[in-house]
Amino acid sequence: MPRLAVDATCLPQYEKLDRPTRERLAAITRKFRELPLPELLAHPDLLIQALPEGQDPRIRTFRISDSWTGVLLAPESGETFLLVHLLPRESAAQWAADQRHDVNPVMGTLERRDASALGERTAAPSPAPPEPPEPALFADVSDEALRQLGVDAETVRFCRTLTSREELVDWGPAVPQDQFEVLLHLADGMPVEQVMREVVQPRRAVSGGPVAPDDYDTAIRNTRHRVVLVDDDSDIEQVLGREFDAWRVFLHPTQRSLAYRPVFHGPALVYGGPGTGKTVVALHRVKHLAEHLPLGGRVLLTSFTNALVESLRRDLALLLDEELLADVDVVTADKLALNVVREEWPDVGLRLDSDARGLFANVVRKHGLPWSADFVFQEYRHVVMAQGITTVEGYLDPDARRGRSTPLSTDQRREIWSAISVARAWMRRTKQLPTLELHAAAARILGARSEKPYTNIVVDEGQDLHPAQWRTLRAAVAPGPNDMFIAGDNRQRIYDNTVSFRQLGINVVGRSHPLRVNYRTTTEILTWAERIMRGRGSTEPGTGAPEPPGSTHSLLRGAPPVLHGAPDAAAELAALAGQVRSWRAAGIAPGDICVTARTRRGVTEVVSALRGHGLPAARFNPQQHTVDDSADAVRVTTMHGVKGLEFRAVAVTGVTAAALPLMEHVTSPDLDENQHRSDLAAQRSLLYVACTRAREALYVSWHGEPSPFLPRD
Ligand SMILES: Nc1ncnc2c1ncn2[C@@H]1O[C@H](COP(=O)(O)OP(=O)(O)OP(=O)(O)O)[C@@H](O)[C@H]1O
Repeated sequence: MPRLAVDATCLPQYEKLDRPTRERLAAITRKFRELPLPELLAHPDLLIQALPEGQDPRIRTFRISDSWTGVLLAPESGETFLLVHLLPRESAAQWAADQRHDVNPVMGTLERRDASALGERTAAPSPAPPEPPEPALFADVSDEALRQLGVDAETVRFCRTLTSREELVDWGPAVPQDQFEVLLHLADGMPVEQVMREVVQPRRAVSGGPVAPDDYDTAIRNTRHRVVLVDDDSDIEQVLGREFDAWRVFLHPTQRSLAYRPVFHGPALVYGGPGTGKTVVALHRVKHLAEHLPLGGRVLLTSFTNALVESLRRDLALLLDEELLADVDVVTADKLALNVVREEWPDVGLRLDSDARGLFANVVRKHGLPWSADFVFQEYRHVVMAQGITTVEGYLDPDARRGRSTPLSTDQRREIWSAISVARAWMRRTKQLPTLELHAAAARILGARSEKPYTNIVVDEGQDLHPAQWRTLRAAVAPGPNDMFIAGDNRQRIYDNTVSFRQLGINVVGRSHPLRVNYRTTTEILTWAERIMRGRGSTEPGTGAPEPPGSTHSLLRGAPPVLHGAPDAAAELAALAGQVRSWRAAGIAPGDICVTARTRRGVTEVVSALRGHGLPAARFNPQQHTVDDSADAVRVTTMHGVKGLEFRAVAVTGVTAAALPLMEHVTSPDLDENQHRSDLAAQRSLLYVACTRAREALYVSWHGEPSPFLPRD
C-alpha cells in the first residue's frame, strides 16, 4: 500500500487553508494510503496530473479545491508519496515545473533545487571579468573534495560562478538544501574535514550509508529533518497543523544525532549560538532518556530560572506522553537544593542574595575591615563558594584565588576568612540560607548518599550556573554513561559565574558538539546582533576552550533591524509607540510583541508610555509566563527577563551609554580587574541576548549617547 510523507514546506501553507479545504485535503491524503497505485493515479476525483512531456515524470499535481493545488512526488520505484507543496492553483504548475527532486547519494537524503534558476545561472555566458577580478568563493576547495561532501556536478558548476558568501546566501532557496549547508560552512572558512564531520556524517548516520540515486523511497525516509511520514488517518491534520511546533518533528540531522544517540560515555555538552535549538535538543534528549529508563529511574531536566523551567515543562508536555512525563522532574537547581536540604533540615528558608550582601556589609562594618563589603562578598562568592572551600587552609592555598587580580597577604586572607565565617555562621543560626549556601549543603548531603536521586540529568542554559549549583547537580547523579547532558552558550552568559567543568568532576572532553543552524532569527537580525560581540570568539561553556571555526547561520530572511536614537527619554518612548503601532498594523498580535527595558523602573515607564499612547501593554512576568493585566497586551520586561524566550517582534529600549553598561552592576577595576572585565562582558551579552530573541523584527532605541556596545557602522 502506498505511504504518505509530508515535506515541511507544506506546514506554513496549511495555515492558509480554510476548514473545508483542510477537510478535503485530509480525505484525499487518506486515499493515497488506501488505494493501490494504478487506481489512485486514475482516480476521477483527484485529477492527479503528470507534468507536460519532457519535465520531471515523478512530479504530479492534484486538485484540492478550486483555488488550491497539491504537488506530489510519486517515485516510480517504491511506494512512498511525498506531499511536497500546497500552492494556489495558478502558481502550482509553474513551481512544479521549475523544481527538481534528487537523491543525494553521498548523504542519502532527498533534496530539492530550483533547476530552472540554477540552469539559467550556469548556462549564462560568464560576465565580463570585474576589475580587479574578484577571487572565486571556493577557490581553495577542489572538485573532488566537494564531491566527497555530497555536492553534485551541477551544483559544483554553479558554485564555481560565485565570488561571495552573500551571493551564495541569495541563491540559497534555489540550491539543494543539504548541499547548501555544506557550501555555507565552506564559505565561512570551515575546513573540509570539519564539514564532513558536522554536516555529512550526521546525515549518513541516519541513512546508514550511501543510497542509490534512484532509491527515492529510502531517501524520503532518511530526510527526517524535512520530511515526516504519516502513519494513520488522524495524523495528517496533526502533522500539517504543526507549523509552530515543527521542532517536535523535523530535527536537524545534528540535533537528532545528539538527542537520540544511544549512549554518551559520560557527560556531554551541546553548545551553539542563539536559536540553534539547544533547548529543543535537550527536550528530545529527555524523551530518549525517559524512554530508556531502568525501573525506578528518574530524569531531571533543569534550567537557570523558574521562567525557563516553566517553559521547559510546557514544551516537554507536548513531546512526552503522561506515563513518561511522570518519570521526569523539571525544576531549577535551586529548587532541587532546597528540597534536598529540607529533607534533613525542614525549617530552612531561602535568603535573598541581596540580603546576604547586606549581611556582609554589617560584618565588614562591625569588624572595621579595610575592604568594602562588595570586595568581601566577591571573595565569598567567587572564591570560597565557587571552589567549595570549607577550611582556612583551603582559602590560604596559593591556587585558591587563581584568576583574582587583587593580591592578598596571608594575614589579610585570614582576616577575610574570619569575616566570611562570621557571616556564614549567622546565616546558619537564622536558618535563612542564600542559594549558594543551600547548594553547598545539598552537595554535601547528596555526596554522602550512595543512592542518587537521578539516573540522568539534562541541563539547559548551562552557561549561567554557579559552580556551587553544578556541585549539587554533579552529586545528584552517579558518574557513568548518559549521566549529564548539558546545553549552553557562553556568548549568552549574563551572570557573573565562570565554571571549570573539569574541577567539578564533569568531564566533557571528546563529547562536546556544536549546533550551527539558527531556526529562530532572520539572517539580517542575526548578522547585526553578531556585531555586538565584535568578533570576540566564543568559548565552550565549562571548558573555556575556544569554539572551533564556523558560525551560526540562519535560513530565514527578513528586514534589517531598525535603530533609533532619540534626543531624550520622552521622545524615545514616543518613537517606540510608533513602532509598536506599525507592528500592530502589519498584523503582529500584541502578545507576539515584547519590549525590553534595562531596569525595572524602565519597564514601568514603558508600560505607562505605551498605555498613554492608547496601546495595550502589560508588565510581563516571565516567571509565570503571565502578564499583569490582559493577555492581549504587548509584553514589557527587563532585558534579563527575556533570556531563553522568543517573540515575533522585539523592541530593545534604553540602549543608552548611561544604562548599558550599568556601572553599578560592574565591579570596579580597583576591586578586581578580571572581574571588572567579566562583568562588562556579561552586560554586552545582555544586549546580545535581548536582540536575539526576535524572530522577525527587531527595533533598538536609545536616547542621548548610544551604548558603546552597539555595533558601529
Ligand atoms: N529542528 C527544528 N525545526 C524547527 N524549528 C526548530 C528546530 N530546532 C529549533 N527550532 C525552533 O527554533 C527556535 C529556537 O530553538 P531553541 O530555543 O531550542 O534554541 P536555543 O539554542 O536554546 O536558543 P537560545 O540559546 O537563544 O535560548 C524555537 O522556536 C524552536 O522551536
